[in-house]
Amino acid sequence: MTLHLPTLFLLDIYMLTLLGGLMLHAWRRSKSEATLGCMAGTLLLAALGALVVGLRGMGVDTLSILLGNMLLQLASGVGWAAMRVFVGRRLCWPGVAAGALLWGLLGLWPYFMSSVSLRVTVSTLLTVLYTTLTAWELWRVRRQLEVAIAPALALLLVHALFCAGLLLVSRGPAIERMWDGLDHGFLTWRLLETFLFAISIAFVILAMVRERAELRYRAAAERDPLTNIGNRRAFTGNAEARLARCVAEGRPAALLLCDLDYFKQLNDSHGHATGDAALVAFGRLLALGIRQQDVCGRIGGEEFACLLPAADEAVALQVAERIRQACSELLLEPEVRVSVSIGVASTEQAGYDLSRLLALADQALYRAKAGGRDRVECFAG
Ligand SMILES: Nc1nc2c(ncn2[C@@H]2O[C@H](COP(=O)(O)OP(=O)(O)OP(=O)(O)O)[C@@H](O)[C@H]2O)c(=O)[nH]1
Repeated sequence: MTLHLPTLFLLDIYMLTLLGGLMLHAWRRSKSEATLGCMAGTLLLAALGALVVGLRGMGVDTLSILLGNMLLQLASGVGWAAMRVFVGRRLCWPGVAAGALLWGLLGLWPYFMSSVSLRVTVSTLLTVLYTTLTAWELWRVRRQLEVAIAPALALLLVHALFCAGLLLVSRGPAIERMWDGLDHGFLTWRLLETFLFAISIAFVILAMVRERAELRYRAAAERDPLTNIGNRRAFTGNAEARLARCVAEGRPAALLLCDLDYFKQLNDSHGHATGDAALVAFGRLLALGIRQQDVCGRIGGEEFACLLPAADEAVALQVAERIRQACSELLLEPEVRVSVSIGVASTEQAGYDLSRLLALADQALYRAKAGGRDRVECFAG
């Protein structure tokens, strides 16, 4: 295939600059995402490198070969850095600059500067190395990452394989002749592939960063920042889903409504910090004391709820009593303790409607408070 090389260079430079600008803009809007900043750096460096390499034949050949390729290698290094930042690893500046520095050193060797095929081989091998390293960064944390990484991995691997394969099939005289206008095959394919790869990887990385940010915002919106357990919204959503499953499986469920006793008094006499410590300690106690399929959350100031799927009233009373006992053993400060009253309701009386379960558990809680607090009561219909 023969395409007009200057046009391809222009297309690549235009696309890399445009994508780099878009990344820069995205990074400015969400400064916490350093991956976007690195990606902007990669794309803009690659655009500049392509521009300088494209100046070849305009009387600045040595500068074009040396500086252009150093910029392209630096772009690959920064691309690797972008992925390290994404997966939470520290930047490795010597590694980022190694390709560019190697190229600068080789440029001092006259034979290297006079051999097109040697230069193309070194440049391609460095590109393959950086691309493989970038893919490896993703692969090694594939189980920890919560976003889809398959598209990025596939793109990186195809890019590495394509560059290596192209080098293998166009070795020797074909490469030596490519700048003389006799054989453009290698360069044409490289520029075309760079064009497609740059567009694809930029969008895939942008999508990964966005997906992860969205997941984090969603998780934060459903978490109580003080106790780090689910808030009312999360509790309601998860509890309704669990109740629906209990209906489908024909199993009962029970709800515990827990309210710390004399909490206003605790705040007033020991300060809000102690009150907060009591909430944190009780939240942890609850989260550690329930089974994996149970759902708990802080649904109000000092009010917590816990849905126990597949538990009848008798089991729920046992769990509630265990929680009450553990709470009474919490020592917030020397001599400062807190107790909890718990109301229990089960689907046997309330059916599978969450708001009805909460209402009946609230009545039971009222009885526990009225009965002297630090006790468990179940709804007595
Ligand atoms: N420290 C702290 N206090 C809170 C928080 N949220 C709510 N509170 C306080 O919790 C207290 C709840 O007081 P009440 O509803 O009167 O209940 P109580 O004092 O526990 O009385 P009983 O429930 O009847 O035993 C209020 O003083 C709220 O200001 C919080 O996040 N941190």
